[in-house]
Amino acid sequence: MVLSSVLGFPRIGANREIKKAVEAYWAGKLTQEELTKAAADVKKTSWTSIQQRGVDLIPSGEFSLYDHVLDHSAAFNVIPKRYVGLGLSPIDVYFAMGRGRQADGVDVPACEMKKWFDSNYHFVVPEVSEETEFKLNFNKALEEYQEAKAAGVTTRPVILGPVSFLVLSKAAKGASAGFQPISVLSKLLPVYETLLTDLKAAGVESVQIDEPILVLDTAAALEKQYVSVYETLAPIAPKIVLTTYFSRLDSNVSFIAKLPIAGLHIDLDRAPGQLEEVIAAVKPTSIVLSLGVVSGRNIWKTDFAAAIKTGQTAIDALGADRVIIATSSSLLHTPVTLASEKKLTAEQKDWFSFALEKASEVSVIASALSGSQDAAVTGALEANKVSIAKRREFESTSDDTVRKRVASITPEMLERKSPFAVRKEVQAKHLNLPKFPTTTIGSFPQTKEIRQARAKLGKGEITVEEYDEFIKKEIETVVRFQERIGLDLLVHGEPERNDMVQYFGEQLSGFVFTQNAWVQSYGSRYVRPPIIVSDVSRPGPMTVRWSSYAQSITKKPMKGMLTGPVTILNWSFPRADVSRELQSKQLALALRDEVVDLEKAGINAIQVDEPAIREGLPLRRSDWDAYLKWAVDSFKLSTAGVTDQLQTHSHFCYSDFDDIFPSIQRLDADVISIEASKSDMKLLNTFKQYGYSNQIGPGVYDIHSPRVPGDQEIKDRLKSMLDILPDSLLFVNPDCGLKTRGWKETEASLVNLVAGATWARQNYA
Ligand SMILES: CN1c2c(nc(N)[nH]c2=O)NC[C@@H]1CNc1ccc(C(=O)N[C@@H](CCC(=O)N[C@@H](CCC(=O)N[C@@H](CCC(=O)O)C(=O)O)C(=O)O)C(=O)O)cc1
Ligand SMILES: N[C@@H](CCS)C(=O)O
Ligand SMILES: [Zn+2]
Repeated sequence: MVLSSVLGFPRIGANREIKKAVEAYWAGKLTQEELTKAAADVKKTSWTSIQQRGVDLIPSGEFSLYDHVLDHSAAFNVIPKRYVGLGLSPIDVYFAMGRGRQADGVDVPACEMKKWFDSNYHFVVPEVSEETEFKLNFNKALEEYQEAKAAGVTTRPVILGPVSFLVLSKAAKGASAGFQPISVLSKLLPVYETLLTDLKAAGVESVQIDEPILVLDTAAALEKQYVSVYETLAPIAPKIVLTTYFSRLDSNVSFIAKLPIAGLHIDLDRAPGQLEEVIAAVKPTSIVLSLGVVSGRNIWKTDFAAAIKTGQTAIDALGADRVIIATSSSLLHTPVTLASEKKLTAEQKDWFSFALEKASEVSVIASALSGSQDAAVTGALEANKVSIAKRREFESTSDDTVRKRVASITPEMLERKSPFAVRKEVQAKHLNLPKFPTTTIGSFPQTKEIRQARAKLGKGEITVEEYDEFIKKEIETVVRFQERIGLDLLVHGEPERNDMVQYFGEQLSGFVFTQNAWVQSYGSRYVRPPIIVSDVSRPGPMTVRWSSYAQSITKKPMKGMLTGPVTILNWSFPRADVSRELQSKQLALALRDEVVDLEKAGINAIQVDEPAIREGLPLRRSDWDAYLKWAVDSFKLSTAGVTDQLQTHSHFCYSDFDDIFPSIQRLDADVISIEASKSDMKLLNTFKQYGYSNQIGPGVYDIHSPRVPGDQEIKDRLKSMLDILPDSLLFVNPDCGLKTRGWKETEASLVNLVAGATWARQNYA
C-alpha cells in the first residue's frame, strides 16, 4: 500500500493564534502557561485536521514558537555565553536569542538570522565553537510525539539532522581562527543518539530527519560525515527517513543510497528531473522512496494525473510498499487553509490548495495509487481533472501587449545614459547632499493606528478619502520627524503599505491577493504573498501621489520607494505555467513606468529594493548564471529609464554577497544599502577586494531588535567602515526598514545615527 505524508505544517494557526499569543507574551499580557496552552491548542488542531484528511504520516516536533532551528539550538545547549547568567527563564533566553532583549538591566542583541535556503523564511543561526558543551536540555521531538499521542494522533517526529545543523551554524565569537562548526560533529552526535534512543524507547516507529543541505553542491564533500553519522544513528534510532528538499540530489545520491536509512525523501516539485536517477540508485536497496509531488512552496492545486503518473513510475520500479506520496517540503511556506478566503472568486478558489487542502491531496493521490475505488477518492480525482482543465484553459490566454513589450526589450533599455562616475557628479550638484549622507531604508513604524485605519477601510468603516487624509498626516509626521533630527535624504515612511510586496501586487494586473493567507517570515512576523495568476501590467501609477505629496511638504530631497521585480516575484506565489524570467521581466516593465513617472513628478532619488535577489539564487551552482542574468537585467530594466540626475538606490537586507558580488556591481545602482551591523568587517573587505565602485550604505544598526544602539557603538561601526571604504562613497543608514519598530526606539536609534554621521563629518573632513 502507498502511504501519504506531510513533512511539516504552518505554525501560525488558522486565525494567527500563535502570532498573537507570542506577541502577547512578549508584551507581558500572557503568562508562559497561557502561551504553552495556545501552542498546544494549535498543535492539536493541526494534528487532528491532518489526520482527518487521511494522511498516514503526520509530522510532530516541527512546531515552533519562533524558529525550529532555534529550537534545536536551545535543546542542544547551543546557547551563546552572552545569554547565560542574565537571570532569564529558559523561554526568555530562547526569545532573547531570537529577538534580543533590552529591559530590566539586560541588554543583549539578537543572534544573526539567515534565509532558509531559497525561501522567505529566516532561521536563527546557531553559534558553535570548540567550547560548546552539547547536551540534550529537552527532547522536543519526544514531548510533541507524546502530546500528539495523548490527542489520539500517532505522528512521525521531525528533527533537523546533525550535519545540516552544523553546516547551517556559524563559528561563535571566541572560536579559533578558521574554526568550522562541522569539525565538532563527533561531540554533537551523542546528543542525537540520546534523542533518538528515547524516541525509539517511546515506541516511535519512524523519524523524519531533515538533511536539506544534501541538495547543495557543498554536501558532496561531506560523504564521510554522513556515513559516520547515519551508521552510528541507524542501529539505535526508529526507522530513519532522510529528508531533502528545495532542489536535487545530483551525484550525492550515490552515497546517500548506501546509507543505512529506511527511507529517502526527494523534492519532485522543484526537481522533477531527478526521479529516474534516484530510483536507479535506491532500487538495489530496501530504501522506501518518499516522492515530494505536492508542492510545499506554492499554492497551485496539484495535477493528480501527473502526480499519479510519477508515483506509478516509482511503484513500477520499487513496488507500492516502497513508495510514499508526500508534500515536497514542509508546508510551513504555505498558508493554513483556503477555507479562510471569503473574497476569492469561485474560479480563483478552484485553482489553489493551501496546507490543509494539500494534506487531502497527498492522501487522495496515495489512495489512488493503492488502487482505492472509494467514491470519495474517485470523486476527488474527477473533480481535480475538471479544475486542472479549467486552469489550463485560463493559462492559454495571455495579454498580447505585455508579451510583445517583453519581446521587444533591447540591450539599450538596460543601461543608464552615462557611467556612474559622471552620474555621481551630476547628482551631487542636483541633490546637494552632505558628506556621509544619512538616510533610512524606507518604512517607519507601522503603528497599531495605521494598521487599524487600513482594517477600517477594508471593512468600509471609513471612506477612501478619510483613509487618504490619515495617510497624509502620517507622512507629514514622518517628514517633520526626519527634518527635526537632521536626516539628509528623506523618505515618506511607507504608511500606505500593508507590505512591500503585497501593496504592489494589489495594484498590478495579473495578481490576486488573499485575506488570511499568512506565511511565516521570521519569529512572529508574517506576510501574505500575493499570487501571480496571469500576465502582469501596471494599470496606473502606484506610488507617485504619496511620494509627490511627501516631496511637496519639504525642501529636503525625498527618496521614492519601490520594490524591485525580482523581490516582488520571489515574495509572491509565482505562476507555474510560465518561466520566472518572463514574470520578472513583466514586473520590471511595470516598475520602469513607475520610476519614469516618479522622476516626471519631481522625485530626484528612487530606491528600488531588491532584498530577495540573493535568496532567489538557485541552490545548485550550475543554475546560477542563467538566473543572475535575467535577475540583474530585470533590475536594470526597471531603473534605467531615467536621466543622469536621478539617483537610483537599491537595498539588500542580507550580508551574503560573496557568491553574487559581480552581479551586485552589474546592477549599477548609484547607491546600495546593505545589512552589515551583525556581520564583521569581512563583508566590507569583500566589497573592497572586488573594488566596488558605487556608493554604499552598510547598515550601522540592526533593526530586527527593539534594542537601541548607543551613539558610541554607531561611531565605532562607522570608524571600522571608514578604515575599509573610501569616505566619498559612504552613506549612513540602518540595516533595513523600520516598520517593525516602535517610535520610541526608532527616534532614539536615529538620533544616535545622525550623531554618528556628524562625528564622521568632523573627523573625516
Ligand atoms: C523586509 N522583509 C519582508 C519580507 N517579505 C515580505 N513580503 N515583506 C517584507 O517586508 N521578507 C524579509 C523581510 C522581513 N520580513 C518581515 C515580514 C513581515 C513583517 C511584518 O511586519 N508583518 C506584519 C504584517 C504586515 C501586514 O500585512 N499588515 C497588514 C495587516 C495587519 C493586521 O494584522 N491587521 C489586523 C487589524 C489591525 C489591528 O487591529 O491591529 C488584522 O487584520 O487583524 C496591514 O498593515 O494592513 C505582521 O504583523 O506579521 C515585517 C518584516
Ligand atoms: N523599503 C523597505 C525595504 C525593506 S527590505 C522598508 O523600508 O521596509
Ligand atoms: Zn530590508
